[in-house]
Amino acid sequence: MSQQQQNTDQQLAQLRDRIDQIDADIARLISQRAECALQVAEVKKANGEDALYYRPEREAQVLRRAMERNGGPLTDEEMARLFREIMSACLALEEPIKVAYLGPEGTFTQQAALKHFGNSAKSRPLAAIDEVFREVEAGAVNYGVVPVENSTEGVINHTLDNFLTSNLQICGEVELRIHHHLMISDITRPEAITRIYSHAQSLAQCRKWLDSHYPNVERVAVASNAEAAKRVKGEWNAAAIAGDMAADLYGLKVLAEKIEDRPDNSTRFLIIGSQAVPPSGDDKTSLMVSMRNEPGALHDLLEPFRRHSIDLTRVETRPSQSGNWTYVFFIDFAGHRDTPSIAEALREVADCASDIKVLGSYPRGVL
Ligand SMILES: C=C(O[C@@H]1C=C(C(=O)O)C=C[C@H]1O)C(=O)O
Repeated sequence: MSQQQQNTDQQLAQLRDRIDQIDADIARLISQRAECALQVAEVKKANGEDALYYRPEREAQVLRRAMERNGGPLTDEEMARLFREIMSACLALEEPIKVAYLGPEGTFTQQAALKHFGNSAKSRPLAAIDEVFREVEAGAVNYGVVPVENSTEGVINHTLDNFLTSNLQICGEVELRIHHHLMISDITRPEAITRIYSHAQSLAQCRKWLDSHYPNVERVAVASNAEAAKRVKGEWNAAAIAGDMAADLYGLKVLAEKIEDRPDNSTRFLIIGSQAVPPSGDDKTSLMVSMRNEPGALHDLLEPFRRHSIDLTRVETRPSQSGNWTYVFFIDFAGHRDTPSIAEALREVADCASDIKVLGSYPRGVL
């Protein structure tokens, strides 16, 4: 063995020893952290707070702090993701959290649920957005995850419409970069593709790419991307557009990567539950308001926000479902409902609205 080789081996052996020591320290500290979480559970139980093991505002603060104190070389996001998993495991010791999401398995909504709650949550796919609302309302699960808007395709009306009749609260939000891939099964002949399956939203998000690469191929809208991936399993002339999770789950081969028309394509998801979330220090509030149908109504509605310098992040209009040509506004803004100036603005809006419902104040998405 050359001298140089011996030096290299020695250096590597030393570094690996050091890593082993650090791992032992990390493991010991994680166990200590888990012990603390168990004690927190005891204290909560003693106070009868047993329904509130999961604290969205506290988790957001822990993740933000992990990012703030990070000095590299890992990115802030990587550091926060690691803490996300540690917290998820600690919380599962207190009580494994049950989460329903818009399925089936392999959808972006599942990915969003895992991103928000970590891998120790028990997640369950449901077939429709309404079912997710119903399961949370019935108490069969603690939380639900549903998509609410996409940066390319706009709002998901079905989710907003559910709030018209539901009393659930928004407890959190999570944003996901959406990358679509064209995928095929092992029996698909790439040159013989005549049909491409995907969810209508995904087909729309890849429209230009499809127009230039597969102009004459039939585009078939199915219930979900995961359903599309499942279908191509047995078809030699079909491909699917879906995400990484679906490709893994159904063992498909990716033929073309990241085919979404806009590179910043992302979807925002809501966490729905029944608890009101205290302030985390960086929060958003969602509001549903219906107005009398007369001139100046929208102006009157928005005026208090301007006067109190509240930053509106979104305004959507939906038919109210309770009479023709009456509308409901969905408004998102920065800040928490417990902040005095916001509470005052909400009172002023209530004075001119025919109906107002605060859908929730919740931590701004961290990851
Ligand atoms: C430990 C707590 O309970 C849960 C676990 C957390 C954690 O592991 O850091 C944070 C918030 C809660 O979801 C707590 O309330 O502080």
